[in-house]
Amino acid sequence: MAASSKVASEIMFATGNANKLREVVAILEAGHPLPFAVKAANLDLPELQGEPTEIAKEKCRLAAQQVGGAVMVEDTSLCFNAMGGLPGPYIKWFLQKLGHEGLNKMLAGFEDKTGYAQCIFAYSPAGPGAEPQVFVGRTGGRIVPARGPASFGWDPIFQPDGYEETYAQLDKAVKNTISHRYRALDKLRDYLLSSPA
Ligand SMILES: O=P(O)(O)OP(=O)(O)OP(=O)(O)OC[C@H]1O[C@@H](n2cnc3c(O)ncnc32)[C@H](O)[C@@H]1O
Ligand SMILES: [Mg+2]
Repeated sequence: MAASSKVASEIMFATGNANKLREVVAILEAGHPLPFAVKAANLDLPELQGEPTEIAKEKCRLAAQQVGGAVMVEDTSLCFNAMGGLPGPYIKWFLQKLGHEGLNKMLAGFEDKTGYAQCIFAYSPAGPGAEPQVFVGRTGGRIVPARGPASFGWDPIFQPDGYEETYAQLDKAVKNTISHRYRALDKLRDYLLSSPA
């Protein structure tokens, strides 16, 4: 069957984060071949406030205005269960101001160190007025004192359920098969491959 009309031949992935881009490319390359090419647009998108799905949608609308054509963005949260899901979408600022140690200290007064990493992709097809579609991926785990290389955000303090290593200590190929990003991207891929015209 021919590719559906919702599937663009080229999708711009708008992000200012080179690590995200690297993982997205690796995840897509490890999966089935896709009928479209993902190209990077290095944009400095605003850090919005609100519910994570609304943030992703609005981020996508803003990116679409700048890029034109089919566009996807993602917004990542790190959520502490003891704190009702905070810092959530505000993790970027918390990480920047407090560092790994400070994030651990935030949970010092709580027994519960569990949390989850959440990635929300938003995709907007080419053409005016299209409502962005969102795809949520979550990986549960716990917040731990930093272990492993500090090369990507909060990876050293997030230990996914079922593993003794933090995201930072895990082989990249392993992270990319269990991560919040992998799970969200998998849903977006299914949508792009299967949605009717
Ligand atoms: O341009 P965008 O795509 O928004 O890139 P960003 O770096 O601003 O990213 P977010 O707004 O989604 O903020 C998420 C924060 O979490 C970090 N982060 C995102 N994904 C991560 C991952 O898989 N592991 C560790 N840290 C991650 C990222 O570096 C930010 O500090
Ligand atoms: Mg951002």
